Amino acid sequence: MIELRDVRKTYPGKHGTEFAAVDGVSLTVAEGTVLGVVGHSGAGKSTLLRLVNHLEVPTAGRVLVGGRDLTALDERGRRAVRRSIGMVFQHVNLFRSRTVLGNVAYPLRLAGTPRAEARRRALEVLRFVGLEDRARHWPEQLSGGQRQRVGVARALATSPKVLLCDEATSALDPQTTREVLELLRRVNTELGVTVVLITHEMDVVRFLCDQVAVMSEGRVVESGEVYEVFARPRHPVTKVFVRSALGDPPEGEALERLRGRHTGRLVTVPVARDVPAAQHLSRLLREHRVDFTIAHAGVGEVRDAALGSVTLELRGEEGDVDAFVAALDAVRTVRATEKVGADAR
Ligand SMILES: Nc1ncnc2c1ncn2[C@@H]1O[C@H](COP(=O)(O)OP(=O)(O)OP(=O)(O)O)[C@@H](O)[C@H]1O
Repeated sequence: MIELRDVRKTYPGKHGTEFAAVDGVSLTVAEGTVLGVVGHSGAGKSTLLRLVNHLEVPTAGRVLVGGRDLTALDERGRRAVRRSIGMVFQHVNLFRSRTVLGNVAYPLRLAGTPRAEARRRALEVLRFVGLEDRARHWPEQLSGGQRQRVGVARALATSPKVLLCDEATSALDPQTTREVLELLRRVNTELGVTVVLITHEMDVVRFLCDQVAVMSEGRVVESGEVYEVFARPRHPVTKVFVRSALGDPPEGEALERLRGRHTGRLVTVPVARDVPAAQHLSRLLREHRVDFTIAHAGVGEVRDAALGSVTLELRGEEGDVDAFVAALDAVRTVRATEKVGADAR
């Protein structure tokens, strides 16, 4: 649905130099998927998003949406492609002088849709976002979350195939964020719209996205399926973001603190969909007559599977505990084995 080929966007920098806000990005977003773009402030995320609908003209490279090359089209052709792309912003900017219905119908009127048809469609999308009963209200009568949902309705009015979201939930409280994320999920699953969203919250990515691309200094430094990237982050920037969502298994000082509180042997067991240790845990504990208390747990849901680790304090006869640890070790992957070596004593 979206393809960026070696896209670059430069701005004039200091002393006649050029500054690349987006520096050679190639990216493919398959139809019907949700891509999250994460990165620190200034990494180039917004510029990248604006390149997709040609609000920014690339300095070099190609941008294709639905197979059509925006960089090669004339203005008329580009307008047609842009109509298939909706956009949602952090701050919704509704017209204060128009009702909710008028705001949602506006892009349709702009595209030449007759008034009655525009109204009908506007009501339809308002129903989809759960705000049909607010059609006659003024924007200032709405809560922040409702305004954002009107923003989504407005973006959907022209039946886009792609929805671009620039920090759509950053200004919202956790409960409202959740509602908007659930709405975006429905936009994707029920309407089949391809979604690209920018965020610096990994919680948004793990809830909503299929794919994630991590940006740093204008480049995509890591990308892939969300669970994979969370389970095995490679780039330092990715590691920082993943840690912010799932926390770290206790190491260093944190592990020492745990050891101060727990006199028994500690093992950290990874919990991941492709690591069998957690599934074997209860059987091995039973078989080796080892008991435990949970010393620490950092497990979260990524997409539909659990990911993280639990640290157990083991209790039992020393020989039994040794045999249990050896057996646990044997059912682990390489990654997990490292963890046992590092944390057990
Ligand atoms: N129109 C412009 N002219 C000059 N520099 C720009 C322009 N737009 C963006 N930049 C610069 O390009 C870099 C990337 O900006 P961009 O807004 O894409 O980053 P971002 O990752 O979205 O950051 P944030 O999370 O803070 O929004 C920044 O250093 C920014 O100052």
